[in-house]
Amino acid sequence: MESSLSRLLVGLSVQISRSDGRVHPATVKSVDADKSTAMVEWHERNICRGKEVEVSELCTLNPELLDHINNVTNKAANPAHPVLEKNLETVKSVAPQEINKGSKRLSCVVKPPDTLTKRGKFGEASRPNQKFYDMIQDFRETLELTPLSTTDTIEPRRICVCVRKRPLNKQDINKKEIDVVSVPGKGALLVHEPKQKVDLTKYLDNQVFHFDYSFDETATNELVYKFTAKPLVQSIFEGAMATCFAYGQTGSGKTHTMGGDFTGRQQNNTKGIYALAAQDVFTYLHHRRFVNRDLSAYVSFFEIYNGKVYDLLNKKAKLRVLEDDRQQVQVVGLEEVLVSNAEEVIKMIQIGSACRTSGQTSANANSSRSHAVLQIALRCNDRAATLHGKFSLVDLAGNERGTDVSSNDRSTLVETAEINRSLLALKECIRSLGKNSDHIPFRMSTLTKVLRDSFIGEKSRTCMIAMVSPGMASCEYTMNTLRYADRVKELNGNSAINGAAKTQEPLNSSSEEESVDDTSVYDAISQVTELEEKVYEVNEFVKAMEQTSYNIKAELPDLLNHSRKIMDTLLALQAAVEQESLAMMKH
Ligand SMILES: Nc1ncnc2c1ncn2[C@@H]1O[C@H](COP(=O)(O)OP(=O)(O)OP(=O)(O)O)[C@@H](O)[C@H]1O
Repeated sequence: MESSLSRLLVGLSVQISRSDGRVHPATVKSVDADKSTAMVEWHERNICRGKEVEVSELCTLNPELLDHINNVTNKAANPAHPVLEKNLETVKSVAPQEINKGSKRLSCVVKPPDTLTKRGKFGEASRPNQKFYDMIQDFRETLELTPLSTTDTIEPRRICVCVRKRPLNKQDINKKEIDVVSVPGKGALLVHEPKQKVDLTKYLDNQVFHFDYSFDETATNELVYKFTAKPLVQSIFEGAMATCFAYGQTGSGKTHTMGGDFTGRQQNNTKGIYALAAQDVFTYLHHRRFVNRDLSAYVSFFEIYNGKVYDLLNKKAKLRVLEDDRQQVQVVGLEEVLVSNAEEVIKMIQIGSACRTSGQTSANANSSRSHAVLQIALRCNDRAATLHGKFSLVDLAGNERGTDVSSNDRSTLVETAEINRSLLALKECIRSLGKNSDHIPFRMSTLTKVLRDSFIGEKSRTCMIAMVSPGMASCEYTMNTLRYADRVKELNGNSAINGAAKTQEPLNSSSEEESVDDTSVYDAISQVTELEEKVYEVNEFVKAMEQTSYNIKAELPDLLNHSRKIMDTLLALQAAVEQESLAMMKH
């Protein structure tokens, strides 16, 4: 039998509130008397949308509903209507006093938001962050999705920056993690950062990022490969030095992308970007367009751990990085194996991957604390085996900070500092390449030294795939990863494929040690970067002010205080930028 509450509400036009702060009309379609919830519907871009809302929430937003209900209550104070009485009592018990007086203030919430929602609006059992989950789902309903497909066109770029979101994994699901990342497509990615105001009201800070391509959790390695590394394979046949980096927090999917899918602890090396690139190298080698060039492919595989190079194809022999008499950076004694088919390359990937250095971080028990570099070199079949082109595929170490590592002993901190140093150096080198800068600061780290070729010359091509974990617990790291990728991409607008040739950095005599000057350049750049990150915080304040509930009177002292701090930071940043220019000039 249709409940009386249902008869009262169904068909009414009411105001509803959305998680992104919008309030708009909708029609009540049905009422669940037991749960005291109503199903409401509205039209958005010609699509009929709906959601379940608490009746009490409806009363808060539509105070006139209460009068309507009160009228009926008076008429219905009659034992012949027990269902009606029960439901109306529920509504009244949660209705705020202020609403009875006719106040329309939305801040008069009777119950804290979490207790209003015992069960998710989307029907799932309750989870620790159910309210945020519901808000994100609401937001997603408004998104137009255009996921990347294999038929989309690929635009050749000198520097390409992409982002890939991995799905929630078993561990995340066991922890009832909520997914805070959305990938609507067309290069866009959103982070729904859960936030709480001083009065405990929860809200989402939705941050949008744009990259060359964005891959959602359903994207396969093949799809990612097609838009990232595949165009670079062809470029090395045309004489380019190409580099593809996998960057991101530990456990975000770098090794999955580069090395291949995992089934338990077993990795399927035939399905990673390494293997897919190797397969294409041999396809091109036999292609009529390139077959006459008389080229052969050679593979080397090494890791950089704590600034030292270890050969993964030669029992992790420790190698030295030197500059030869032709002023080329050399990894002395590195095994470079002639290969004649993709299967041989895959075998080497398996051997090399098995002996990578791994440590223990809280996020991933098998965390890689080293950078792994797989290089496929094309050499002419002449006596000197002249280098024609080279593809470096780099699985970078996790970008988390020292405090994220469960063991905080000195060696772990040194290890983390070294990782950060090399990632900073990498960012600066790619940015210099993008700016067509005369100076490429490759001496800042071993990683950038060994990849020096990749940052000089007009044929350099780079692709960075930033990996992000979807969970709420990873939100801060995800934001760090996206900001890093954003900075790499920032100056790319003019970096056409045939950009101006780089002036090569003047070379010192051979040494694997950092010079004093290098360190001060590093310090200066590092200082600028740190201060820049702080300036980003301004954004947070501006976003908070955009919220409808922002109370300027209450927040003003905080705002002034923060502005003073920002001014100090900006002045320090100005000084640091000058310091950086000076250090660069001396260098
Ligand atoms: N796109 C994906 N689809 C399915 N599972 C994924 C995906 N990306 C990563 N995973 C899974 O997530 C886990 C962590 O991934 P992976 O080891 O590749 O992370 P990582 O970034 O290389 O971490 P670390 O820096 O610690 O090595 C693995 O179990 C992997 O199988």
